[in-house]
Amino acid sequence: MSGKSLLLKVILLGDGGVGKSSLMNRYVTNKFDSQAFHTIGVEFLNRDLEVDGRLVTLQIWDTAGQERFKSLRTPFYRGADCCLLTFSVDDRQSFENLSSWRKEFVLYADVKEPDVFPFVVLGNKVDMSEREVSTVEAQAWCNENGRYPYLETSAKDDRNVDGAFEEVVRQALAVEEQVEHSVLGFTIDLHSSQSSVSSCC
Ligand SMILES: Nc1nc2c(ncn2[C@@H]2O[C@H](COP(=O)(O)OP(=O)(O)OP(=O)(O)O)[C@@H](O)[C@H]2O)c(=O)[nH]1
Ligand SMILES: [Mg+2]
Repeated sequence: MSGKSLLLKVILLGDGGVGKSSLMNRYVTNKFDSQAFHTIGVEFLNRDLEVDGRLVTLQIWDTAGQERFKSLRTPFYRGADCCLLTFSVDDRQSFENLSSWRKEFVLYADVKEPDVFPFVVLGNKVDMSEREVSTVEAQAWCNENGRYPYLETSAKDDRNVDGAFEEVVRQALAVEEQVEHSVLGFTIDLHSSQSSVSSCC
């Protein structure tokens, strides 16, 4: 395992009621509340984990999905390393709204290169028997819109919740490593700059 812990900020977005708070609470505290209240504004929780030998502190920002809280959530998008676009498989409208969630994130997080930003899509509530969105359809949307990883979860049954957040870390780390490589690849020729300095005094 390599040394220092890396802080990664992840934002959970999606319609009110899709289960964002339930996913965060399941992941961090391993609890589920069947009568959860709507979130007002934002809340965040941290969890340390190790992925592929790297120590990471995942800072999960859970936002209010209801439209009336838009101005309370958008100031917190900046600086995110990954964005989780969440819908509920028993709510077709929440799936159809994924594009507008992505648009809102790109705008308020001021993402310079949306095509390479790591989004991960979650279809939550797979424990529900009445589905309105199939796995195939959700997968197709992800492929067509940026080849985003797609995971199906249940905060209620604790299905794939750890896997979803581990995927978030992998995606964010992949971008982080690309940045590290491009910084290392940018070498400065000290010798030539020194040789061009003329002695003056
Ligand atoms: N069956 C089932 N119910 C779930 C699941 N996840 C959340 N719920 C329920 O769905 C309701 C809404 O969950 P929340 O986690 O509050 O949803 P949210 O996305 O945070 O909603 P906002 O805070 O309004 O944006 C609650 O009654 C939860 O108990 C799940 O995986 N399966
Ligand atoms: Mg909530």
